[in-house]
Amino acid sequence: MKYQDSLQQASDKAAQVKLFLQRTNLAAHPINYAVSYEYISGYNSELCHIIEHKLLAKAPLDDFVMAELYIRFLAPANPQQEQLLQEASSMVSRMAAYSDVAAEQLDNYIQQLDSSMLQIKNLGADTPLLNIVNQLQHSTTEFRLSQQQMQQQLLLANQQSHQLRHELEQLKQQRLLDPLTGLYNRLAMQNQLDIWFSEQPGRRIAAIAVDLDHFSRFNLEYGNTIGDVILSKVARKVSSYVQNSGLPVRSGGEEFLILLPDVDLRSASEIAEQVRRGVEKLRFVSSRTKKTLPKVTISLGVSLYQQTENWYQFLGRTAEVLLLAKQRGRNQVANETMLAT
Ligand SMILES: Nc1nc2c(ncn2[C@@H]2O[C@H](COP(=O)(O)OP(=O)(O)OP(=O)(O)O)[C@@H](O)[C@H]2O)c(=O)[nH]1
Repeated sequence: MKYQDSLQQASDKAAQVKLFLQRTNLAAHPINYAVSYEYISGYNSELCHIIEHKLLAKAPLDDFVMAELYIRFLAPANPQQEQLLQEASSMVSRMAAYSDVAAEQLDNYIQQLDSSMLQIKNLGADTPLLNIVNQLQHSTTEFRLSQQQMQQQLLLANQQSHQLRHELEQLKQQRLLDPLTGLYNRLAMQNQLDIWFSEQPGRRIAAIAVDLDHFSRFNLEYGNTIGDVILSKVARKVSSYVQNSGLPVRSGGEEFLILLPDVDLRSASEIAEQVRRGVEKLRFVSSRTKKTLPKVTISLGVSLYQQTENWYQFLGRTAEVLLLAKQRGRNQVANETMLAT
């Protein structure tokens, strides 16, 4: 069980959660409640850090942000789910392998039986023996029929288990993708960073943090549905620049992250500038009113991984560089060398 609070502790926290929700103007629905409870409990330092950072920066804590925090820290962080998926996947693999072997063995056995029966008949035995042989042949035919049926069932089970395995693979893949934009999610990013860092500890990795400018105004003026469309089109544009070379991630509500292995700061900054220009050129037309919507721009922060830091510190530093691009007037690229100046 995740929470082991006593009745008293839980009701104290519930009172604090209520105050927190009131202060941040959030509805007390289950998702907001769960994230707030987790925050008040202080168990998850990363979640607390994000919320406090937003509160300090007076950035809005709205349903989108809370849903994102929920998905990121509460929903997928369920090791039982992951374990179940792994177990189901390996069970299906074992079943598929077993039914392959069983089908082959059955086939061999039936062939062997057929040829032995033929040999006995060809020996030209006397009547009582022939009767026994005929009886045996009759039973063998019946047995073969039933075995053939079973073999078909095995074949079917085999096909089904292959299909199931395929679906499980898809499910595993889906868990790594953000449903709105199709980009990778933070879980995929974490997995990939772990792989990169463990395979080659000194590997050069650049990160580009991308954030839409004044997106809250856009949402306010045109509504969240159009906001969603804009978000997914910008995401597609962003990922089109790095599809083969890097990992495009939806790291937060209207924030993306591009991870580029084996790239220096200069090349990463050039890529960031290309992405910025590409997004700036996008044109959006409202399908309802046919009116052209205002230009969407992005700010970007670029940094290189330093061996002394962990990936969380690395991404934190990249976020600081992004903030600099915002402070310098938005719709531009900043890189880590500008941080000190
Ligand atoms: N439509 C839509 N909006 C989202 C989504 N995720 C986050 N947002 C919105 O993105 C906005 C981000 O607002 P802010 O963090 O204030 O940033 P901003 O308005 O873009 O301003 P700057 O980043 O400072 O340029 C909030 O209004 C969120 O509700 C989403 O999935 N869909």
